[in-house]
This record gives sequence, structure tokens and C-alpha cells, in this order.
Amino acid sequence: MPPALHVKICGFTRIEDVEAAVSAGADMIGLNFVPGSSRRIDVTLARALADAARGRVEIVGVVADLDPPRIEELAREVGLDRVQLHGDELPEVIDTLGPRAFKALRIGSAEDVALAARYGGDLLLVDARVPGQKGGTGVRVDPALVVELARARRLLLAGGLGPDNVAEAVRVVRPWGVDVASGVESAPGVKDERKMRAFVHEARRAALEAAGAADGADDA
Ligand SMILES: O=C(O)c1ccccc1N[C@@H]1O[C@H](COP(=O)(O)O)[C@@H](O)[C@H]1O
Repeated sequence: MPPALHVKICGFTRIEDVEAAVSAGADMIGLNFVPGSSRRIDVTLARALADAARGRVEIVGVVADLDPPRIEELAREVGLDRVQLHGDELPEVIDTLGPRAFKALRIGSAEDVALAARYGGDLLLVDARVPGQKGGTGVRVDPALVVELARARRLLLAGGLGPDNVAEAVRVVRPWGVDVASGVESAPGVKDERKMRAFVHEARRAALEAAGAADGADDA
């Protein structure tokens, strides 16, 4: 049976943090290749981190505005299972790359949500829109904007989540999965094992409770 909720933890720079994320129960780890990000790593380190995680969790490469051939090359070099397009990529890029790619939409308004219909792919990630920044901001998405979208698509909810607020976000939005970068760190790119464990625990607990509540309502 698939897990009640998929958990992605993003922005690793250290092998020990990857090990801790796997043992905390994450389903996906994100490796960041976005210029300017404090979590950006080079291909050599990415390969070492991916090698440590392969077969135990899915390995996601986070990129922004790279050409599809370069994304495919990066995926091969590192051994990525999926790529997260976190820039201003057009819908055609997903079509070119196929089901391993998914778009990260920055959401600040209903107009941003409407763009989702243009993007195919197996998954869709929503993050907060923060002017001048691509992601990893620690800013939350307004749940009311994405509740409907979570009914229609496999939605990976990101943006400002952490151990203290992920349960409420899961209860309200009921996403396919949740994603966190800054909310489980002690410093940019340095993960905190206790925060990762608490995040996974709180997220899954809320998803199980929400599923139980929905079953109860069906039985009534
Ligand atoms: O984490 C980053 O530094 C980053 C930089 C550029 C694009 C995406 C980035 N990370 C993604 O941002 C979201 C939310 O992060 P946070 O939890 O609010 O810190 C998440 O999807 C990361 O994959």
C-alpha cells in the first residue's frame, strides 16, 4: 500500500543529513542546482549524496531555467529519479522531458493557480511567490488558494513548512505530498535531524488522521 503522504526533504549538502532523512522516513530527497541558492551543490557532491541515497528514497534534482538537454545530462550524471523545475519554464519543457519532470509553480494569487492547467506531468509542486526569489524562502502558500488544486492533481505542497505547521497544512490542503527545505535546518543547507524526524512524524500523523476522519464521514 502506498504511504498516506509523500514527504520530500530538500537542499542537502552533507551525507550524514541524507542518512538522517532516510532514517527519519522521507520518501524523496532534493538536491539543489539553482544558482544563487545557499543550498546549491556541484555535480561531484550531488553524485556522492545520490549514491548514498539510491534505492532507498527517490532523488530529485531542483533546477531553474536550464535547457532540456542540460537537464537530461545532469539527470544522467547524478542519477536523478525526477527533476523539479523551479524557474520560469514553459509547459513544453515538461512535455519534452517526460514524466520524470514536474513543475514548481510559485503561487501568490488565483491567476498563478490557473497556470497549473497548462502544465502536464505526474506531479505539480506549489511554493510561495516571493518577488525576486525562486524558492527556499520559508514563506507559506495561502492554503485557500490551493485546496481545489489538491483535489484535481497530485500536489506536492511546499513553502514555509516545518514541524510546527505541517500538520495543519496537511489537514487543510490534503496534498499528495509535502516538501520542506529551510524549515528543518539549523543553518542553510545544514539539516537538523530532530526537526526532520518531527516533520515526517507530524505530516504523516495528520495525513492518517485526515484519512480516518474521511472514512468516518463516509460510514456515517
Ligand atoms: O531551497 C532553495 O534554496 C531553493 C532555491 C531555488 C529554488 C528552489 C529552492 N528550494 C525549494 O523551495 C521550496 C520551499 O522551500 P522552503 O521550505 O520554504 O524553504 C521547496 O520546494 C524547495 O524544494
